[in-house]
Amino acid sequence: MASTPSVPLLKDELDIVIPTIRNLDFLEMWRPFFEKYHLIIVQDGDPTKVIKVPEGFDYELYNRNDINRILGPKASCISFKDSACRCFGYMVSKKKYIYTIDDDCFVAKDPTGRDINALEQHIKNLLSPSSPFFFNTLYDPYREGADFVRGYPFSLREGVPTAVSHGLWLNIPDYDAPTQLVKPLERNTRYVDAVMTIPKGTLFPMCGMNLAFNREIIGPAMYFGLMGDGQPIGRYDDMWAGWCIKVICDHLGLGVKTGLPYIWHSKASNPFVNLKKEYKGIYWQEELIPFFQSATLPKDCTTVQKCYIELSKQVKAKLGKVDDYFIKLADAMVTWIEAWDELNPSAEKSTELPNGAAAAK
Ligand SMILES: O=c1ccn([C@@H]2O[C@H](COP(=O)(O)OP(=O)(O)O[C@H]3O[C@@H](CO)[C@H](O)[C@H]3O)[C@@H](O)[C@H]2O)c(=O)[nH]1
Ligand SMILES: [Mn+2]
Repeated sequence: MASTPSVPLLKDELDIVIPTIRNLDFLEMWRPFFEKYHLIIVQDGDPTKVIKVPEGFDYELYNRNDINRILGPKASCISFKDSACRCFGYMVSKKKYIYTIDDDCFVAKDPTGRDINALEQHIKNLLSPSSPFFFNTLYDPYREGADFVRGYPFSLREGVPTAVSHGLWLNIPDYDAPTQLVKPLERNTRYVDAVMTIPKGTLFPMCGMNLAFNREIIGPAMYFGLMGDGQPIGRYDDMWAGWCIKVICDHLGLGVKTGLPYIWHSKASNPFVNLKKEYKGIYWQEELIPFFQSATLPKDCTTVQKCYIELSKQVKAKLGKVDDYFIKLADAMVTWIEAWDELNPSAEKSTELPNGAAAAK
């Protein structure tokens, strides 16, 4: 059994956000690690369905009726019938940190057979600096038993604040539909004991299944886009958010880490359903990636909100010709920020970050 700290780390500063269309029995397995934290459950699909939450958990639950009531017309920016709806939980939270996990992700075991307290590892990742400006070949230098290696500039060893901690998955890996179809039996059995900072200027495919972030310094950019019902695309919610946050983190001098912790992803979603959701994204992304790779933000974008609004303008100007969907998405990005600022009025003030950048309070 993994050690569970007597007073859980960041107990009153972190919310756990779970998007769901099913009962939350999976929480029984996470009870030792999650029970002391507040949960924000975003119920997708039919709002009349009753979602059962195991006894003893402190939670708030929002269904589509709640989202419409709280946001009014701005609810149009929150996806329906897609796990992208989870970002509503980020918006209504009042905490400094968020951990989001899918309801088919269970506690994994490390090579010694101990249960992995994924939340504890994400918190460690978020509370220690990142090193995006120079790659450390011994991976995360701030971990127990590691350090900066010879030749690593001392001027860079203080690192920068970590905005995102991206965890991985044993058993069912987060494959796209074509890969799922050609490798239906493939399981991820490889436990890699590493956490690393994704270098500045490098994008990555962010998966929302096992993800934590500092809501105060990057939350407003964690919009999971327009997916699901009525939209031409799905399963690119977390990817879109990951590309936006990485461009903004690079601009503001913030870090993104990937690697530990692992969760056990218990089931594969239907590859044929996934292919229908993904297929446009598979060819669109050949234009989206060059857009994000070349995206630059002006110096006066010193808060996440300013960066995000500027990015939405560039999306509209440069991706509108790929498909009208991106014009709609650019508008939804603005609506998201308006809704965020409405629900988080103090968010418009900002505190200075290193390099003159600023983060939302
Ligand atoms: O319409 C829906 C479908 C599902 N959910 C909830 O979202 C998560 C993920 O659902 P599921 O595990 O069935 O799907 P995966 O393909 O494994 O999800 C991964 O692909 C990404 C697609 O966006 C996603 O970020 C990954 O997690 C569960 O909690 C479902 O209950 C939903 O809310 N609405
Ligand atoms: Mn899943």
